[in-house]
Amino acid sequence: MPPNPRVTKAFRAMKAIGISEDKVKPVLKNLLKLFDKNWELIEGENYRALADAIFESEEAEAIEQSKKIVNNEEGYLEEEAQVNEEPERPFKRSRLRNREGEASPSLNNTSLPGTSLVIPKEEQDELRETCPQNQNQSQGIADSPQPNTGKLRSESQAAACQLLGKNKEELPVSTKSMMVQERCDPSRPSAVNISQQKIRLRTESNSVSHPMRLRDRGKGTLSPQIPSGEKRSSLAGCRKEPKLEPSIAVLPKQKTTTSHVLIKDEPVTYDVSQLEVPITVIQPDPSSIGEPSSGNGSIRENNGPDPLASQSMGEKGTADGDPISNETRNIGELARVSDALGAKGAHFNSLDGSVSSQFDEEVVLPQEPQLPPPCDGVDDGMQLNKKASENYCETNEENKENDLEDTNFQHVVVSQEHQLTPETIRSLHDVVDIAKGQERVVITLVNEVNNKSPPSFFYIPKNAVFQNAYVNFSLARIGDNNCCSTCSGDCLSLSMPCACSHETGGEFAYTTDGLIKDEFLKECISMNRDPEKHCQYFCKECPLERSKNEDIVGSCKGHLVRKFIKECWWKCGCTIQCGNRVVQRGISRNLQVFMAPGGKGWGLRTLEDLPKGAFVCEYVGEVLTNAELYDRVSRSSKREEHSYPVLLDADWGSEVVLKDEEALCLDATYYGNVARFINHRCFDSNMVEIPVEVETPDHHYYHLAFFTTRKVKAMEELTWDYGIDFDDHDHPVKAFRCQCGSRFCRSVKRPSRSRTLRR
Ligand SMILES: C[S@@+](CC[C@H](N)C(=O)[O-])C[C@H]1O[C@@H](n2cnc3c(N)ncnc32)[C@H](O)[C@@H]1O
Repeated sequence: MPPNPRVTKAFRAMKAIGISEDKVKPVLKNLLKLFDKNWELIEGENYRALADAIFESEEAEAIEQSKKIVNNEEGYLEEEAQVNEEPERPFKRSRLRNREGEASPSLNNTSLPGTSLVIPKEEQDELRETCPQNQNQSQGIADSPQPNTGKLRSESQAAACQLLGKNKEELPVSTKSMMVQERCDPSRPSAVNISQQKIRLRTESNSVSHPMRLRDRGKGTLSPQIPSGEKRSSLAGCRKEPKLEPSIAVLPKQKTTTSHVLIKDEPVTYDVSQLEVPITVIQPDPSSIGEPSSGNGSIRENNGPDPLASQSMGEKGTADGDPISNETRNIGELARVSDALGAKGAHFNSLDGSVSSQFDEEVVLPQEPQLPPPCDGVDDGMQLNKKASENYCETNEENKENDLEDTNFQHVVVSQEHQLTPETIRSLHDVVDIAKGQERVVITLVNEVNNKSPPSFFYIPKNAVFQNAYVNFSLARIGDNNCCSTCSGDCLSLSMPCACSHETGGEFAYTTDGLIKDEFLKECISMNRDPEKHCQYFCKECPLERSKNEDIVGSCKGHLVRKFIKECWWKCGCTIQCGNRVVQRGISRNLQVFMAPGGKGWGLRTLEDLPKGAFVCEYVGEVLTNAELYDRVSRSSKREEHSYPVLLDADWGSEVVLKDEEALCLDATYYGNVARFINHRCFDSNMVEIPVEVETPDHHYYHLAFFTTRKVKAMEELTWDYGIDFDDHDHPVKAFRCQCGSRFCRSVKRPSRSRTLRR
C-alpha cells in the first residue's frame, strides 16, 4: 500500500520542527482515531494539534516515567518482603506490548492503545491546580508559522482544565485521562466537540465486556506484585527486532529475580462447586437441526470426498472447493448445537481431507456474529439465538417425548434447590452429545447454574477454511524429509526416531503412553508463563496491524517463536495407531461442557482424572485470514459477550513480510469444537497450547492442541491462559473482565504499592 500522502506531509511538517517520524507515528495514529480520520483537524494551523499531542505525550510519559521509577524502588522493597511470605508466587505476565522501551505505563490506562497521550490522574490534579481559569491561549499560536510548543502546551493544559472542570465527574478515570489529552482550544470548538463525541463513544465501547485475545503478545512477565496495567521492563530472549519507539521512554528494569519462584503443579483452583452432580441433562430436539441452517450456503452437501480436495485442501476448505463464503451467510440463521442428534448429515471437508457430517442441506451462516449481550454473570450464553431457541422449545415439544423413548441418554432432573418452573425446565437444554457423534467420545453439556440455553454453533471436529485463507498443502509438496514413508507400525517403537522427530530435535515429543514428555512440556509451559526468557519475534510489518487497515500500520506487539510438535501423517508409512499421531486421532478423554460459575459463561471440564501432559483437544474453528477476522469483528455491530478467535502466529517470525492470505487465525464463533468453551485462567491454567504440524510443513497453518500442565482431577474445569492483554481494546480478540479466580490474575488491579507504602 503506497504511503498516504497526508501522512507523509504530516511527517514532513513535524520533521521541520525537529520531531522524528518515530515519535509522530503513534501519536498521529491515535489522533486519526480520535478525530475519526478528520485530517483537517490534524492539518489545521500547520499541524498544531499533532505537535500539541506529541508534546503532551512526552510530558505525560516523563511524569509517568519518574513516578514509575519511584514506584519500582518502593515496590521492590515490598516485593522482597512478600516473597518470603509467598514462596510459590510466580512471575506475572505482562504483554509484549509492554516490552521494555516500547511504551510508558500510562499508556495502559488509556482507551487508545499505544497512544502516548494520556496524562495520569495525578497530573490531572496538578493541571487542575495550576491552570488559570478561562484562558485563551490560542492567540499568537495561529500566527506562528511553526507550532509554538510552549504555548501549545499551556494551551492544552488550559483545555484540560476546562474539560476537567466541566465533565470529569461523570466519566471514568480512563476517560478523564482522555479528556486531558483532548485539545480544547476555544478558537476551535469543533475539534473539542468531535473529541468529546469520541470520548463518549469510547467510554461506551469500553464498558463492553470484551472477549479474548491470544498469545501473540502479552507474555511478558511481571513480578507478582505489579499491577497488571504496569509495564515490564526487561528485554530478554532472542528477539529479532526489538525496535524501540524513540518517542517512548525506556523503563527501568524491574528486579524480578528475587520474586521468581516457579509455580508447583497444584495451583489451587476455585471450582470446587463444580464437583456437584449435574442437575439437569436434557436431550436436544433432533428435529430442529437441518432447517435453521438450510439455504444456499457454501458448506455443501457432499456425497464423498473429492480426491483432489482431500489431497490438496489449500483449495479453500470445502469438498467442492467452495470456501465458507461471506456472501452466503444470512443473519439470524445459525444452527444450534443442540440440534445435534438430529443432524441429517450434509458434509464438508475439513483440513485433514476427511469429510464431516453436518447437514442435509447447504448451510447458511450468519452475516454477522451472533453473539449475545454482555455477560452479567447470570445471563450467559447466546442470547441472540434465544428466539430460535424458544421456537425450538415450543415446536419440538411433542418430539421430545419420542426422543425420550429413543435414547438412553435422555433424562431431566429438576433441582428443588433451584425451584425451576416448567418453562425453565423447557429452556434447560442439556445436550447429550454436542459433537453429534463426530468425536470418538460423547461430549455432554449441562447447565446447573442458570437457565441459559445451549449455545448455537456448528460442531466441527476439524478445521474448515473460510473464504480467503490460503492453506495450501498437498501430499506432493511434502518431501521425504518431512515424512517417514519407509516406516511401518508405530514409530515410537523404533530404535532410531524417524524423520518426523526432526522438528523436536530428533526425539519424539510423546511418550509411549501418549503423553507429552516432561522436558518438552516444561518448555512449552515456561514459554507461556515467562515468554521473555524465550524467543519473541517482532514483525517488520505485522500482519495483525496491517489487517486493521488503518492509515498507519502500527508496530508489531511481538509473537512468541513457538516449539512445534510434528506428527506423522498420510504420507508416512506408519499406522494411525502410531504413537506419533496423538492430536490427529482426536479427543479421547471424557469431557463435558458446563455452565461455569462466576459469569464466565460455558466452560469445559474433564469427567475423568487426567495425567500431566495428556492431550485434551484441539482448538478447532474456521481458518480465516487476519483481515477476514477484522472484517468480521468490525462488521459486528452487536455487543459481544464472548469471542472465539485464536491467531496462528507461531511462525510469523520466519517470514520477512507475511502475505495477507497467509496470516491466519481460527475463529470458532460459528464453527468449532469443544475447545471453544475453554475459559481463560491467568498464569496457572491447567492446560497449555502447543502448535502441532500434521498435514503441512508450512507453519502458516497448524493445529493448536491443548495438553494438561499437571494432573487434573475429574470435574475440574479445564483452562488455558489466553495470553490476553486486558488493556488492549484494539485487538480483534478482545479483553474481558477476568473472573479466573487465580491469585495471579492479571486483570485484577492491585492497589499501587507506592500508595500502600505511603499510607
Ligand atoms: C472461547 S470463549 C470461552 C467460552 C465461553 N465462556 C462461552 O460461554 O462460550 C471466550 C470467552 O469466554 C469468556 N471468558 C473466558 N474466560 C473468562 C474468565 N476467566 N473470566 C471471564 N470471562 C471469561 C469471555 O467472554 C471470553 O470472550
